[in-house]
Amino acid sequence: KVTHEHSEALNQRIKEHLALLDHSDPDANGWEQITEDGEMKVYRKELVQDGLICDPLKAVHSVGLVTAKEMCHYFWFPDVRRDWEETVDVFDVLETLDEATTINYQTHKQVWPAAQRDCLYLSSMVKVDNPPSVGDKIPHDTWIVCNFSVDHPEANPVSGCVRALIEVALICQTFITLPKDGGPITRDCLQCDIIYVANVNPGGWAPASVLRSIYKREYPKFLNRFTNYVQQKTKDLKLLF
Ligand SMILES: Cc1cccc(-c2n[nH]cc2-c2ccc(F)c(-c3ccc(S(=O)(=O)CCO)cc3)c2)n1
Repeated sequence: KVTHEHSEALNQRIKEHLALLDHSDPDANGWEQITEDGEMKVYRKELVQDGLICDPLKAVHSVGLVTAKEMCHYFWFPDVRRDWEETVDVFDVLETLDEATTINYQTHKQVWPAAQRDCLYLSSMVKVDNPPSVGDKIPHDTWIVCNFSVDHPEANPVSGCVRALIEVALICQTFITLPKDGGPITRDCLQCDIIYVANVNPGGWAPASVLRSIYKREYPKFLNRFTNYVQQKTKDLKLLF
């Protein structure tokens, strides 16, 4: 398998993120639940680094009708980013490192009174071969998308933007309930469990109250919008494992 200059960093981050799969009680180790919407629960930790609000965010969700590979594909696939991302203005793929790894540059809509933010990050979709199995549920497959900040010589930053630093992971697992009548597996047999984590360092001053209210409002909205998007996009397609 051809590696690239960020392969080591990527594998290290995947290992760290997979530790989340131990389904340790999210209410434990300092996570505070900030919202709940049906199956979706959103948690945060209060973390200030160098005077900046860097609250880690974790969301757990479970959606029907889609597989883990479909969920991760539409989260990673650059061509459909604008279909579901509503806080992104400029979005460019600077480099394609392999068939599932790109380096992207994007700017986010400004949120007054903070300066506009941009991100320069590696985005990679990886199948997890031997995930830590938890409890009695055996996943059919496990996929992860990792987005983390990197440098790139060709980034042509939009002037006035403050560079945000991100460490994001979307981990998805497909659970299949075989049909009673021994028939083929259809979308009704699928349940996709999702863990989404986002560590966003805003990179510069932003009022704590504004940031915390954005996170509380924007993450649940984004996760609902994104999961609905994937269910709609795949409903008439063959199941992708
Ligand atoms: C969906 C959402 C949640 C929380 C904040 C906002 C937001 N509103 N206005 C500016 C931002 C903003 C600022 C900096 C960022 F790094 C990201 C950011 C958020 C998510 C991701 S991702 O990797 O999950 C999805 C790829 O865009 C990357 C960057 C978003 N949008």
